[in-house]
Amino acid sequence: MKKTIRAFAPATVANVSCGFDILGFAIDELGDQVEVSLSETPGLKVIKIEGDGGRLPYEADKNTCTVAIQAMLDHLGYTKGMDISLYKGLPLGSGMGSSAASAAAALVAANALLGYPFDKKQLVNFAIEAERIACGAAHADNVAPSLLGGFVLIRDYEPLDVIKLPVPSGLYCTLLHPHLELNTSDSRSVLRKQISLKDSTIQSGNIAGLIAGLFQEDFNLISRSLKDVIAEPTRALLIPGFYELREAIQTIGALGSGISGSGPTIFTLSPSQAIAKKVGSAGKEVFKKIGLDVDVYISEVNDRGAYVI
Ligand SMILES: Nc1ncnc2c1ncn2[C@@H]1O[C@H](COP(=O)(O)OP(=O)(O)OP(=O)(O)O)[C@@H](O)[C@H]1O
Ligand SMILES: N[C@@H](CCO)C(=O)O
Repeated sequence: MKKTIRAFAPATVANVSCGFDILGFAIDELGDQVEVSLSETPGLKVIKIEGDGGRLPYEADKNTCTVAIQAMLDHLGYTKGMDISLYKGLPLGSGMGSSAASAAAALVAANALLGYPFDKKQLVNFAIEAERIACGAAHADNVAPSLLGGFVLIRDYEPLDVIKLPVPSGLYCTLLHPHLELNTSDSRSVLRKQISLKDSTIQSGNIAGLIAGLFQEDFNLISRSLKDVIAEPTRALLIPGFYELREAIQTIGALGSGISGSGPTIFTLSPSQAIAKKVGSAGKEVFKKIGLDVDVYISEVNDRGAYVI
């Protein structure tokens, strides 16, 4: 019988406000599944895609599943073939790391099929090649947390230096996904190419504060640090309801909110599940007023990452 391995990889929140391209965390339950089996025919072949409304490419050099696996096989010098089936659980262009979850699940399944030549941290090197074809930039702040789980810092890209951070207990995330699509490549194109020394100082202080807050389980420090002066000022203009939501949740007790990845999903961190739920209800009202449907997800930070099912 043909050996088949299926893996799951979770949705992720990239940037986490002050960590543009260098910080992300994983979400529970929501994600993509990928099944990989060895084939007699050489080359990688996407044989099935479900849950994408017929929108994703079957070409091996365009689908993030196959691009990621190919990067791994090239590294190994492996020339045999594999068949890949993708079961999409994540909406495209959502800001929840859809292209990344496919790549991470594909890599975890293929790596298991080959007898685990790599650990999950090493797989990040291959997964970023998939992000390069999905949005034109080999950013790792979705693929690294999707693979490893928890909060993950990308200290450097050349070479990749990926560091797993602690997850404070009791921390909850609310994701509000308004029914809009934003391609990461488009939301990267609106970014300023240069930032001032002042903004660089503010952003560095906040990312350092956020990381210290995670280590110290200091919710107040996390809250003070959830600020983004680099991407948010231009990207928020692409997301109706962004500032209205922030205002609506001001007195609820949440730690802070920001754009999840490149949007349009908005994430909020809260110090309890009860507050995270209140944020969800307030968010529904905000989007109802502006006439947009919204999906609400409430989750702890997923510390496990991608796994074989
Ligand atoms: N397996 C895949 N899953 C999702 N998108 C894919 C996949 N393979 C290729 N793509 C392409 O990647 C693009 C979607 O990537 P994009 O980065 O815009 O969305 P996203 O991953 O949901 O965004 P974000 O990273 O902000 O969460 C689409 O053009 C899509 O065709
Ligand atoms: N760091 C990336 C994440 C995309 O999800 C960006 O902000 O463009």
